[in-house]
Amino acid sequence: MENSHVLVLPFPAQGHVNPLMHFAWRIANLGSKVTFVNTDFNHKRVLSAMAGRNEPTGSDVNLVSIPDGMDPEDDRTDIGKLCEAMLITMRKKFQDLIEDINKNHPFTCIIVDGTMGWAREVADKLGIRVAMFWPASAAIFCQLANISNLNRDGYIDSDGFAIKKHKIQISPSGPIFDSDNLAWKVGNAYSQKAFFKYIERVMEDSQLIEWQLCNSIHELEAEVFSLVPKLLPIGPLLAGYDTGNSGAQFWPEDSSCLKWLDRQPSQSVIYVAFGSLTIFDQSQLQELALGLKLTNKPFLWVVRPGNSTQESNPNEFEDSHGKIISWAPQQKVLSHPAIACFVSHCGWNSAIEGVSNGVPFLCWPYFTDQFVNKSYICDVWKIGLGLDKDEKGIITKEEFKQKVELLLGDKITIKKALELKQFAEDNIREGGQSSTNFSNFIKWVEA
Ligand SMILES: O=c1ccn([C@@H]2O[C@H](COP(=O)(O)OP(=O)(O)O[C@H]3O[C@H](CO)[C@@H](O)[C@H](O)[C@H]3O)[C@@H](O)[C@H]2O)c(=O)[nH]1
Repeated sequence: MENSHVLVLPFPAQGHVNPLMHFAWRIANLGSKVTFVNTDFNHKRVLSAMAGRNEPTGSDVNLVSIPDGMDPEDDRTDIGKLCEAMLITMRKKFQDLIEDINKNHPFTCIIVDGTMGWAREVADKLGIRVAMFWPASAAIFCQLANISNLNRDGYIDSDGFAIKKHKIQISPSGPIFDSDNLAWKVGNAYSQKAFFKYIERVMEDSQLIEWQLCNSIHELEAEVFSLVPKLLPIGPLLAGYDTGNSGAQFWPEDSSCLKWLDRQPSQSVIYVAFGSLTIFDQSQLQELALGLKLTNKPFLWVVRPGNSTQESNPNEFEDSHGKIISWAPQQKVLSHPAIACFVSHCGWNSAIEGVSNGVPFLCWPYFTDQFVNKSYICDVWKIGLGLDKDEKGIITKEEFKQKVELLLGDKITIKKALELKQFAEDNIREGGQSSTNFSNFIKWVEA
């Protein structure tokens, strides 16, 4: 790999930058040079969160950035607007960047996030080979690859809005899609339509790419993989695997929670974290705080800056049993023996990380693919329970307490979670399916 130079382009969101960074490190550790392209906005966050972290480097991942097309003060959680801006601006900036670096260090290949499929055209134009990485489930890849069929069969209109409410199951025992909660359902109607149009556009490109890799595990989605045979799992891609490096966080990790976990009894702590984009009503956060108190168990809760519709002081939720932090070293937390369960929004990375550590889930999906991931966790893998809203749309403290007790008393679910952990370990071991797919990909990079 010494003479290779790989460029990696993630979608500008934490749940995409993290797995692509783990992928980048795995390639770099084999001796290749890697250039990792963030947006200017995220580049600054990553560098500032990295400052002060004392982690092994030793490999060559060069961090660079280009503008995303939004103004500095624009709201980047408005995914529809972000996508529109990227399509207008990023292609040209991306091409300029490649041409500039290519002069001195020619690229062997480009790995593009599947949701940045437009980059394929740039790579083709410059005569550079391209591979696609999908950071979510194979099931969601399948859903997005079938947008035209969903439209033809009358589930959605040409702007992606649901026409009829229907449960769709793409394989006999696969996860359930609700036509009213498809992966492009974000924000207001404008944003949703913009995101849908963007997804339609990038999926056309992504599907044309020959190498299609994803952060999944064959056994978790075997039926769905048979529907999209070109898509190959190389997961779980984890921080610390090979590298000991925790990736590219947007917020500084608060590692003090690891010492706190050391002081808690084995399998006693409820870990609560909702990824990088979930936003709650203040009243729902307060209800969750009451629910945690009611369980009478220790808890570690990530209340991210911007986690709530109102500015609040997370310390108001603190309780003598619990610890509140603004960003966790999540993978280290999930592998800690004190963790009993994971209250999660069911982002795909959180799902894969929970599975890889044998942790059972309480599911609280917020948007996009998270409803399908919840269906995997609860209906297909059977390693978790869903939290149900009441008639006012609230998950009450009583519901929370009851589900925690049900989950932690359910030996079958806990055993099943440990079985899936074994699949994850077997896959990344030499000779495992994910490991073999990764090695074959590396041979292609080297060819
Ligand atoms: O305190 C925290 C919370 C999260 N994380 C990490 O942040 C990532 C979060 O990713 P994910 O769980 O997938 O959630 P989102 O940030 O919400 O990810 C977006 O991207 C995912 C991949 O496409 C989708 O599945 C999600 O629905 C979408 O919201 C994971 O690697 C976590 O380990 C931390 O390190 N510390």
